[in-house]
Amino acid sequence: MSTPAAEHAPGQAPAGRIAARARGLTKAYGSGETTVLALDAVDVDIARGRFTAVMGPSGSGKSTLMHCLAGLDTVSAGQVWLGDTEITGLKDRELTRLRRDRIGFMFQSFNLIPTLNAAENITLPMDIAGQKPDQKWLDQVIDTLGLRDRLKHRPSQLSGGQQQRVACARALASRPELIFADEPTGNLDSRAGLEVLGFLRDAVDGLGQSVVMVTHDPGAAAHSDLVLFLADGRIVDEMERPTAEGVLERMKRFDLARGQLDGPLPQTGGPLPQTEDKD
Ligand SMILES: Nc1ncnc2c1ncn2[C@@H]1O[C@H](COP(=O)(O)OP(=O)(O)OP(=O)(O)O)[C@@H](O)[C@H]1O
Repeated sequence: MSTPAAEHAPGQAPAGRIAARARGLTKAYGSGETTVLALDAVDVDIARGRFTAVMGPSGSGKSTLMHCLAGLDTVSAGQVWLGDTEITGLKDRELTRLRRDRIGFMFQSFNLIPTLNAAENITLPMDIAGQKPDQKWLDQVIDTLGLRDRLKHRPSQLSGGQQQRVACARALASRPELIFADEPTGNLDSRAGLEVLGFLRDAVDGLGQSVVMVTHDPGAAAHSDLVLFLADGRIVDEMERPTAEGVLERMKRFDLARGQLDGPLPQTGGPLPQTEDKD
């Protein structure tokens, strides 16, 4: 069913099933004439136990949204919650602890320490925090990701896909409430990329994790449960149970809609849907 955008927070999930939530989330960079509005009053719910993808053109605010939801960046206005904890307004030290305890990160560049082996890299954030890993959980993560026979290898002795799997295991090791992945397949060939997407899917389906993934790739987004589309700092659409073709088609229509500023509406395609996918 279609709901007016103003009444509808994309990805809206029932109370108690929220991994992260933003209301009126606004982020401006710079000041005066050079101000860039990276996020423009975004309302969004990230559901627990789901795989959410965030897509949109370059500069649309995807990374900024992820960083603000993860408490890695301050907001200019609005509120952000992780679970039921409001993180906007938290002091740096509280925020650091909350991030450490409740969030896992995966970045395009893996960020593995070259002098540590895979096992040491996986537990590094917990070692730094003085936390003892839950060995049973860690074993499950290592086996799910197929890393058992690679634990003694250093990053340089691993393929790109294996390195990203180590980064994935590191993000999962502390059993975080929410994993943020920024272009996790960006540096991988398509086979290794598919593997990582499979593992993120397994983390949601098999381990009950919640994942938010920023991606440019419709094929990668098709592994998610829900795609949020960003444009000019706003969530302009969403798609449940996406397919690569469906996502590609939707993105083409955004490009057409943006092109309308320079010319008349194309005859085909119709108006942009405002909310949920009706497939
Ligand atoms: N530290 C910063 N200082 C100034 N402007 C910034 C900063 N970070 C981001 N921006 C601007 O905010 C807007 C959103 O950037 P963001 O990186 O979130 O977009 P994105 O959708 O992730 O882009 P890409 O797909 O290219 O990574 C862009 O116009 C960008 O130039």
